[in-house]
Amino acid sequence: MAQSGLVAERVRQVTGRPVELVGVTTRGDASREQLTQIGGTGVFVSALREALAAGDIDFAVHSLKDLPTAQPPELTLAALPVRGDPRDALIARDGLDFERLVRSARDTGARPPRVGTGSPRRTAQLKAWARSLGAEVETVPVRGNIETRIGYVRSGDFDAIVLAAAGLTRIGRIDEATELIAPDVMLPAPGQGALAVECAVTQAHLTAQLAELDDPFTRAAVTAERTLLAALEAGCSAPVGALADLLVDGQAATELRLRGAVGTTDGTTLVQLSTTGPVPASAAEAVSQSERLGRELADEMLAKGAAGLMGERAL
Ligand SMILES: NCc1[nH]cc(CCC(=O)O)c1CC(=O)O
Repeated sequence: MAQSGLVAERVRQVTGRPVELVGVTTRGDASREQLTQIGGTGVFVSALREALAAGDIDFAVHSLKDLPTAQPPELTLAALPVRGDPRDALIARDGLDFERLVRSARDTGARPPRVGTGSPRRTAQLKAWARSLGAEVETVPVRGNIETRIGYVRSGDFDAIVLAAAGLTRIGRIDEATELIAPDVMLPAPGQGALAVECAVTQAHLTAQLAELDDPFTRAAVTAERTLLAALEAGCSAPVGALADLLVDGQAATELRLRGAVGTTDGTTLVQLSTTGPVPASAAEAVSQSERLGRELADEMLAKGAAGLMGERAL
């Protein structure tokens, strides 16, 4: 509702049209089961698409990272607005960052810290990170909205939780993050921090109006990330991280970089690779260039054994 409200405000500004928020509860919201258990993709998406198909709503606002990579032909992502912070955030007890959290447990001989996350991607990278520090971490599945999750740290049930920084920012609680995790140690989910505004392809006028909210660079970056995900044939709950960004020399962008990671959820193996391509010269070129970059990196990752690592995901 918070992120839809932000998009609604922008649509009002751009179109001058009034926008009414319609709440839709998805299976991902209603179920307390682990997302890896519910299975399939689109648990936060299907109910919204059904509301579009039924004509109950004119457009839908999704978190892009929840959208399956295959796009239904009757719907279009009319706008991908300027992306928020793509990083993951740690909220740990006593204001600690991850390094202090795992090292202090190790040095005092205490049990490894308990970190709440049900995401295979976060689990794989957190465990690999702890190992690289010569320490250990225990991950514990967690569900519930952001307030519920933060509550588990306040109550002492968990030593920390990991959440998307963008989600915390949208509900005004980013100040509670004790560390914004560097993508070098944890690549976000493909598309993390970006929103997608979706409507029916038949609504040409609305599509054109919503397109005013589109940010071409965001579209280029998330296209590279989602092409990588699709080419690895991984689902939204796979242990795959990806982030596209611009490499900058002084003021000028020199290259578009795409990083990808896939690992095992025990943290013993992590393949992180990176590739670069030219900075897209135009919005028209950007999407096909990004698709090429995503496929290229997927081929390199598969050559390094990525498929075998994802096969481990018998969750
Ligand atoms: N999996 C649920 C989900 N989908 C999008 C976000 C965060 C907001 C975003 O990435 O835009 C979250 C929660 C989280 O990962 O902390």
